[in-house]
Amino acid sequence: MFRLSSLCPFCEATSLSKSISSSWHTRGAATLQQRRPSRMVLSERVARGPPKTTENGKTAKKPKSRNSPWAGTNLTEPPRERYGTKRMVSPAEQKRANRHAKEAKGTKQKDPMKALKMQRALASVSYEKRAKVKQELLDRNTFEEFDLLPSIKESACLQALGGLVGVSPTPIQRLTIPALLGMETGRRRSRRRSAEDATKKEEMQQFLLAAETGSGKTLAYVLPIVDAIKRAEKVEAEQERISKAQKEKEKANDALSSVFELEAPKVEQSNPAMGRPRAIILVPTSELVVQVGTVIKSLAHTVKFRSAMISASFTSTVIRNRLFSPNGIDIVVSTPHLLNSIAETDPNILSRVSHLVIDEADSLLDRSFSPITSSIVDRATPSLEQLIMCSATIPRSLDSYLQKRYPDTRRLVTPNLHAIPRRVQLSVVDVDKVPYQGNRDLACAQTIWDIGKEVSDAGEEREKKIVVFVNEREKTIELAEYLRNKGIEATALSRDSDERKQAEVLAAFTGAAIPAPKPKPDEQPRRRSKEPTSKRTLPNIHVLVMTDLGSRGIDTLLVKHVILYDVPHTSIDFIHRLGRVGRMGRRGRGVVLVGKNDRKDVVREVREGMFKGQALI
Ligand SMILES: Nc1ncnc2c1ncn2[C@@H]1O[C@H](COP(=O)(O)OP(=O)(O)OP(=O)(O)O)[C@@H](O)[C@H]1O
Repeated sequence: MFRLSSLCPFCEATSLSKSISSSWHTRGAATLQQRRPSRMVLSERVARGPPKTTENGKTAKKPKSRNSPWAGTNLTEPPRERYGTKRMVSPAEQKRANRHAKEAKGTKQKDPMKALKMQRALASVSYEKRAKVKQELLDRNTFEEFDLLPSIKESACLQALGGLVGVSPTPIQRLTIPALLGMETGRRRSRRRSAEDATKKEEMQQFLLAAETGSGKTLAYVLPIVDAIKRAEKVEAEQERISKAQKEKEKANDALSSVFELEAPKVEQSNPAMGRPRAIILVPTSELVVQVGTVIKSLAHTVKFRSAMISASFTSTVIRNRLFSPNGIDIVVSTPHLLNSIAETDPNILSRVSHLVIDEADSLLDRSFSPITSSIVDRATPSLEQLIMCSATIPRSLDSYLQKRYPDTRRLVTPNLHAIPRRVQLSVVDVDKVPYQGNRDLACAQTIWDIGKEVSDAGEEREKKIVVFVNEREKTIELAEYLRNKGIEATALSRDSDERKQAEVLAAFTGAAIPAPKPKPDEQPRRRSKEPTSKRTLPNIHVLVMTDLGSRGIDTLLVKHVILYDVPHTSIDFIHRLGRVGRMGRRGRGVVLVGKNDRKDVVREVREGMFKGQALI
């Protein structure tokens, strides 16, 4: 207890240390002396203030502080009435309250896909049509039900699907294989009636195969094409046998009539299949050439046919040798630019094509690719029997292109088109919040570290692959460098990257045994990435930073996590990028980083759509 007697009540100075010089000071002290006892002691409850009493004379309880841990507990009356003041309501709370009030009144709720509709990116497919297709697919459960050659059915399961047991066709395969084989219409059977009929040119059929990402579209078109090639081969062999017999007969007759004439020297006839494939598959990138080419090659182990993959990543000698092999060629997988430039110098390359596939048609028929792709289609049209376009999305631009150029296209669309499967979860990280404060790179690095921690906590030994998508090509290298400085093993992949490096890195993410070219003898073995400069390193995580280049078609089966560093421009990009996980029934996780300038409403609608298993608009 502090004794006030030693303090001056006005200036709080001790009476010992301060000399009382002013008369006013002395007078004031004297007046106090008269009013109060000389030794004044403070009351014990001086700090608490005067006791409050209620109307009935009882002492009122002091209200609990709003910041105390017990604030709001044991209240006997609602706080608003108790304090007599109006509670502050946040704008979000006000908005919620208004919405509830509207709902209660029965007013119509806001369109749940308004922001996506504004983008007008995807063509719509009615739910009625989807339900009808679902019903149709129910009774096509095995590959046995398809009118494919037995060797092809066997090869599909043993080679193309790596010996999977009890494998059944996927929805797009159930839908497409019978259609391309002409099983429903009987067109195929009538076409096969006789060898003589084979010379007649039938009208070109056009198909659009549209199914969700990772749903087995490649095999859906490859199996019927290989089947068509084998059957055509058989018919041609029969034709050749007939014409040979006829020639022998004519020769025998000629021999009788011209016994004294000299025999003409034999001219070595070149193989008509040399440099003239029967089927061409166009894909947008060199990586996809290798991926699709590998699937086709795997079938050729049992079913004998010749295929070649050509792209800018092979030398001109390799390309020439593959295309103009004396044994001939049946299927060519290529990028449109390369094939078009070959066709300009050697138009014969497209003179025997009966099947032309435009894979990733949404890219290959967009404004930048379409002139080249269309020129190839036009050159091949005279011999073309089937034009097959294949895509995971039907953008409005593709929809109108088809309506204008190929109005008779038969659309084979699966019930889940444009829906991101529910087995893929999408979470959102706000880069403007603490601790990132707008630092997107940091948010990305932290998200990867969090995933890494989860993995190590779960005791998983295998290396985890994470794909990070950015919108700008320049950002890939910069971000990969940043991540490496944060102790994360990261590789950038863009069109500027070295072809060989791309193939190696992608092989690590797809799990495919893509044959990477051997290093030259004088070359030092290359490191996968730079040594991280940070002391802390994240083990067992490998990150691939890329642009949309990698989001199309690459079968990243080993990837379980995708980070969308930038919010994709359209729902189409959302579908393709998130489509790198959750392939063929697997689970996956996506994380999207959003900042103040991003379309949060679009992200919210995509998340809602995914949660409900709805098709994006
Ligand atoms: N019937 C099947 N059963 C099981 N797995 C299959 C079947 N058909 C294909 N697959 C596998 O599914 C994976 C994805 O196939 P594919 O690459 O053809 O998908 P996609 O639909 O073309 O994907 P994207 O739209 O991304 O290009 C491949 O690894 C393939 O081996």
